Amino acid sequence: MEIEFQRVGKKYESGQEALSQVSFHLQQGEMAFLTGHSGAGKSTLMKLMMMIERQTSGQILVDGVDLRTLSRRAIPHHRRRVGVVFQNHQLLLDRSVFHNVALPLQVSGADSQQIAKRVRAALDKVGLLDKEKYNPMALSGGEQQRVGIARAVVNKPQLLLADEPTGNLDPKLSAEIMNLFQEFNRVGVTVLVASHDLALVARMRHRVLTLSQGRMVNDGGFA
Ligand SMILES: Nc1ncnc2c1ncn2[C@@H]1O[C@H](COP(=O)(O)OP(=O)(O)OP(=O)(O)O)[C@@H](O)[C@H]1O
Repeated sequence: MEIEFQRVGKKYESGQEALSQVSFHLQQGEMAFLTGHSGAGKSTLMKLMMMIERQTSGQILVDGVDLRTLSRRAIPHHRRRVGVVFQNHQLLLDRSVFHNVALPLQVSGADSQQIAKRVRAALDKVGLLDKEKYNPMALSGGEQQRVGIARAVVNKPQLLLADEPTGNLDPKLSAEIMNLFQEFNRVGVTVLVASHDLALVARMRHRVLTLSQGRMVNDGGFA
């Protein structure tokens, strides 16, 4: 998926200006990091990409299409093309690993055979095939985060967004999670990872976008 922001602004109804004049272009198949202090606008930028929030100025083009021109019916389709990973992984603790990963497929109405096949393929990619029957509470923090990643990729998204995906993990586990994102990127998925771990971001040697108080202050160089 190709993403282009053209002088995008987002002012919340509270009057808070979360993003201002943000422009950048993510090529199809590119991987980049998004850094910036707490409150700089990283989550807001990702919410605009998922159409959870709407920009108040500027244009967002996805594969050349202005998101504002999408009909209400086209929004679920757009969201299925975007996989999202959160820091607190938001797993359902009363369901097995399998069922957590299956959720996005059930929402989109796939049949159970198809679901089982896709869920196992996703769990295999994150190295958790043997844990499908476990309750997420019985897994380590790193494993829980990998379940969150499997759930994000089970729909085979063309864009993978991760908001502070390594926030609670130690450096070794963080590096493993980043390597997983890199593997998805290698097979053609566009990947954007928000992280304030500058040391980790620098080691990954990808493009770095930096937000400061809602403005894009750096684009391109390594952190
Ligand atoms: N729903 C909302 N209503 C009003 N203001 C909001 C809302 N969401 C975010 N903001 C404000 O917009 C600004 C940017 O927030 P955002 O969550 O995008 O930053 P962030 O870089 O992701 O920060 P963090 O790393 O702490 O998550 C902040 O000042 C925040 O308080």
